[in-house]
This record gives sequence, structure tokens and C-alpha cells, in this order.
Amino acid sequence: MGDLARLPLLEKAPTTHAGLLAWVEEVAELTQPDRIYWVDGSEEENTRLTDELVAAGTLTRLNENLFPKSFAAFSDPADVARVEEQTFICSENKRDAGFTNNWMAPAEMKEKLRGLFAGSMRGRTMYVIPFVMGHLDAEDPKFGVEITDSAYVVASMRIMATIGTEVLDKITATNAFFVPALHSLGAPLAPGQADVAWPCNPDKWIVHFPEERSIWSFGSGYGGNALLGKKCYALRIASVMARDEGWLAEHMLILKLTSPEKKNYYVSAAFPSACGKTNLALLDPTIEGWEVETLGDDITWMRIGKEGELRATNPEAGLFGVAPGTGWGTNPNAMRAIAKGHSIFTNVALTDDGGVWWEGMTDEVPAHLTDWQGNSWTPDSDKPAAHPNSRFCTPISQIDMLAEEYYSPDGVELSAILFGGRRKTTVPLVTEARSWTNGIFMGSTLSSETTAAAAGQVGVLRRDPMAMLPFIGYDAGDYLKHWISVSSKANPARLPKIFLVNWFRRTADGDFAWPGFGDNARVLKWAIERIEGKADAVETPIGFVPAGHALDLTGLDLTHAHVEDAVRVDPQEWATELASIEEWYAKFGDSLPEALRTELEGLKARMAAQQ
Ligand SMILES: Nc1nc2c(ncn2[C@@H]2O[C@H](COP(=O)(O)OP(=O)(O)OP(=O)(O)O)[C@@H](O)[C@H]2O)c(=O)[nH]1
Ligand SMILES: O=C([O-])CC(=O)C(=O)O
Ligand SMILES: [Mn+2]
Repeated sequence: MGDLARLPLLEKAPTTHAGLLAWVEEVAELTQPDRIYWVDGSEEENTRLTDELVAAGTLTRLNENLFPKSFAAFSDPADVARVEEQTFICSENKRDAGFTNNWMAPAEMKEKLRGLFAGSMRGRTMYVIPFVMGHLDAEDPKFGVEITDSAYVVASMRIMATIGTEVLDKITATNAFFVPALHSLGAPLAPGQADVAWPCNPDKWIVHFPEERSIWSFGSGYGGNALLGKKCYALRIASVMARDEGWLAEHMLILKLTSPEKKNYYVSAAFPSACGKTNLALLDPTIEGWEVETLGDDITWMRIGKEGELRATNPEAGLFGVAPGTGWGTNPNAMRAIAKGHSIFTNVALTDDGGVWWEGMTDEVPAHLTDWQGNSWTPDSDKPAAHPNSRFCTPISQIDMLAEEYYSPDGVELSAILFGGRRKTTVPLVTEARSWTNGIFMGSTLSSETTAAAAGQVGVLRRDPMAMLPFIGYDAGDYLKHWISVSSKANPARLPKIFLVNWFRRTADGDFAWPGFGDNARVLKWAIERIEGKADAVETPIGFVPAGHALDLTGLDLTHAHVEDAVRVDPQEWATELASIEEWYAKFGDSLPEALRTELEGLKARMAAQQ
């Protein structure tokens, strides 16, 4: 302890992990906080921190009878979503970041960041949050330590991950490697300077050093920019770890489906941000006899099991879900979980009785609200009451339908993988891939119209491979090769079937071609029946789509012709699509796996044969 005595800020450090102590000291020297606080993760600590956040005006305490132990936060209007333009993968070589990422040389970026972080925590507390993504008792637990000057981040990380003393003790006892994840709001306080409710900096930098496995995030307090265990670690850094260690880190939900015959199936699904993962994960089936339970709603780690099966786990402990559109009608399971409290809402509207509201929560629109920017709001207002990317942050354990397998470090064997996006046209409701590699092709060419989950224009069509475009921590072509190489180690008979889905196709009248939400269980049923060799399909050049009569429409006001329309493969639309896919693949240059180019050639040939 002799060394520690020279570090007054670290005197009471609850660890002897030399690497961790050295890093905490280095960061404290750089950022100059008023004090250092080691987060223990306890209930008592959470009460204290949230009390302080209420006093500071960052959190608004909600009506205890409506949402127990819950709070609302309202961000700076310029800090409402992930900032992809300011997100960087700083690998040693530019080539290793690939064409899908922003890149800067690590030394240059470090110099820039050191300048930004210098003194950035003045007047604030520096919180040290030990955390683990996935199970603490996993064979190879994935540890991280987030240093942040935001107590809102501490309270949110407590919901989203396992944090605190039990994690730190294991890091110390096993002298474990941890991902150093440094976060600052970039809003130091001069002596006597009053704070604002949502401190942040107009200059935002979300930076990853993949070889070092470290994260530096500056200037934002929001979601995926600031809760560094989530997108930054569990996807971007983890995808690099996964490449090196032979597994996959994916932007996927996991659900468990039980058939009327009581057989269990596990399904994962990759959809881009705000394209329906949380809703599908918490699905309330509208067909008799089929049951859904949840394992995860946003991130899935997959590896090949001992028998060559593909196994999946969810490394997160909470939901950070899109609020608008989440309602008693569309997603009652999410609403029940939220209603249990212990939640933090960001950028939703407040009701006059101290509850929260957002567009789509209830059919009836309240007569008066306070909108997310603090303005008085009535149904006549021309702006939405809640920000389109407003979020609820809720412990996953509050989901009544949480599958017990969520708690198993071994995870579950997948039977099906869905890839999906938000496409008004072209992409059928559901298409079964012709083969595993054809399914990887579908994933690699996945496309979607952009949403409010990231800063920038909404509704622009872009390719989003495996829904990982903003999250692949290395070269995108290498990432696709890795998918092929990992799965080549599986038992081919045990590999899941792959399906492409699109809940967002429109009819000629502009309506959704498919009711979606709970009715998506009908699509899952067809997928499972295909796995069991029981359901009819029609072969198209892009894959197999349900025959009109093959989708269970019991209780729906839809006809077989309606289904045929929803799964139509339109030659004209696909001619345009093929040109767009060619353009997309050209961007990969040499790094595109040959097997996928062959898939594209096959699709072109099948299309041409149809003309
Ligand atoms: N029409 C239609 N809309 C849907 C469906 N599923 C989800 N949505 C809407 O899509 C939006 C986003 O849904 P989420 O389930 O929160 O999306 P997500 O993929 O979990 O989003 P992230 O948390 O950003 O990754 C919400 O407004 C939903 O109401 C569906 O089946 N049909
Ligand atoms: O990361 C966030 O801020 C929210 C999220 O889940 C996503 O955008 O996919
Ligand atoms: Mn997400």
C-alpha cells in the first residue's frame, strides 16, 4: 500500500488491481475531478445518487403510485441520439476500420482526446463503475470499468448491466482484464458556477481503440453514446474480441417460442435501431397455443457449442427501449415491466399527475401534458409530446415473460435467425433463405430506412449489414468473412434457418401491408413450420415466401390474396434492388468474401431467368 499513499485521491480505493488503480489515477490527473467515487451498486447508493440528481434538476421524480422509484430526465435538445458521424474506430491501420467506420490514427486521436479531457471533470465527481457484460460466473467474464462524471450514467448503467462491488471483487481476485471505458460530459464547472440540468458539450466524440480494447466518449450524456457497456463495448469492442476469439457479437434480440405441442424454439433477430427488436422480443402472440418468452431485446453474443450448435446469450441486464409506439395495445408486456417502476425515462412527456406519456402509449391522448422540452402541450400542439427517440430504461428482470434461460451463462441453441429492416417497398413480409450462406448474403445486404435512433436525416434508405452498420468494430468485409468462418465450425445440421422479414412494407394505399406486433407471431409460426417441414412455400428468385394459405390468418380480417401481396417479389423493384446491392458490394473491394459474390451472381441469374 506504500505506493497508494502517494495517491491521495485513491487512498480508499476498494481494489488492489494495479492496472485499474494506475488507470484511475491517470484519468483523475488528466480530468481533474473534485473527488473520486467508487460505485458499489447498492440500493442505498442508488437512492442517494438519484436524490442528488433530483436536487440538481437532472431527474424528475415520478408519482410513486404510478411509477414507483422512477424518474424522468430531459436532455439537451442537441443530445438526443447516437452520433454516428462522430463515432470512430481508431485501429492502428486504416484498412482495419473498413469503409463503414470513421477512422483517425490512434496517436493523433489520443492527442486530440487528451486535449478535450484535460480538466473536463473539474467541479464534478468522477464515478468509477466496475461492470460485467454477460454473466459474472461465465467461463470468461467480460469485464469493463466505466469512468464517468455523470451520475445519470451511473444510475442508468445500474439498470443496464451488473455493476459494483461483486464485480470489482472478482476483477481484483482474478486480476482480470477489463475494458477501460472513459466517459466525460465535457462540461467542467468553474468554482461557484451553477450547473445545468443536462450538462454536455456541443463537440461530441465516441472513440474506440480496438487493439487496446478501450473506449473514450466525450461530450454526450445520451444512451448509446454514454452507457458504454452497451453499443461501445458489447457491440463495437466485443465484435473485435469475437473476431479474435471465434464468436459473434450481434445487434439482435433473442426470444423463446413454445408451440402448441410444447416444443421450444429459440429465435434471434437482427433489425436496425428503432426497427422492432424490443417489440418482437416482448411479443404477445395473437394466435392460440403459441407462447413467447424473452431472453434479450438488443444485443446477442453467439458462439458454437460443444455439439456444433449455435448458442446465444444476452449480455445486458436492462432494456433501453424506444418509448413512442410502445403501448398497452402494441406491447403490453413492455408496459407491464415499465409499470413496476425502477425505471429512468428520457425525453418522454409528463402527465399532470406525475406520470409519463408518449405517442402510442394509450389510445386516448391526455388533454394536457408537459412535453419533453418542458412546454405546456395539448392535443392541438403541432409537435410530438415525446421526442421520437425518447426511451425507457427498465431492468429486464421486471419482464413477466422473461425466460428462465436468460440466467444461464450457457445460453440457448438457436433454431432460426431473422434479419429485418424498415422497407416501404420491395422486401417481402418474410423470405426463407435458400441456404445458410444465402442467409448470410441476405444479412450482408440488409437495408432499412433511417430512424430517429441516430442523429441525421430520417427515412433515408441505407444498407445495414446484419443491422450492425454503426456497430462493426473492424473491417466490414472481414466481419462477413468471420460470419462464414465461425459458422463453418458448426455442425451444418444444427445451424439455424435464416429468414428475411419486413414488418414495414406498405400497400399501394400507403397502409402497412401487415398488421405487425402481436400478429408477427403468425410469421414466426410459419418459420417454425418451415423448420419442421410442415408449411407450404413458393420459390422466388430471392428465396421461399409463404404460399397465400400458409400463413395462419385466424381471427384477422385478411385474405390469402392480401398475404400474396405482402410477400410479392416485384421484378421491377428487384431490378432496382439488384443495382443497389451491386453498388453496395462494390464498396467492399477485395475484402468481400467470394462466397457472397457467388450468392449475388446466383440471385442475378435467377432474376434474369424469370424475365
Ligand atoms: N408497423 C409496425 N411497427 C412496429 C412493429 N414493431 C415495432 N414497430 C415500431 O417500431 C419502432 C421501434 O420499435 P422497437 O421495438 O423499439 O425497435 P428496436 O429495434 O428495439 O430499437 P432500438 O432500441 O433502437 O435498437 C416503435 O415505434 C414501434 O412501435 C411492427 O411489427 N409493425
Ligand atoms: O444505443 C442507443 O442509444 C439506443 C439503441 O439501442 C440503438 O440505437 O440501437
Ligand atoms: Mn438497439
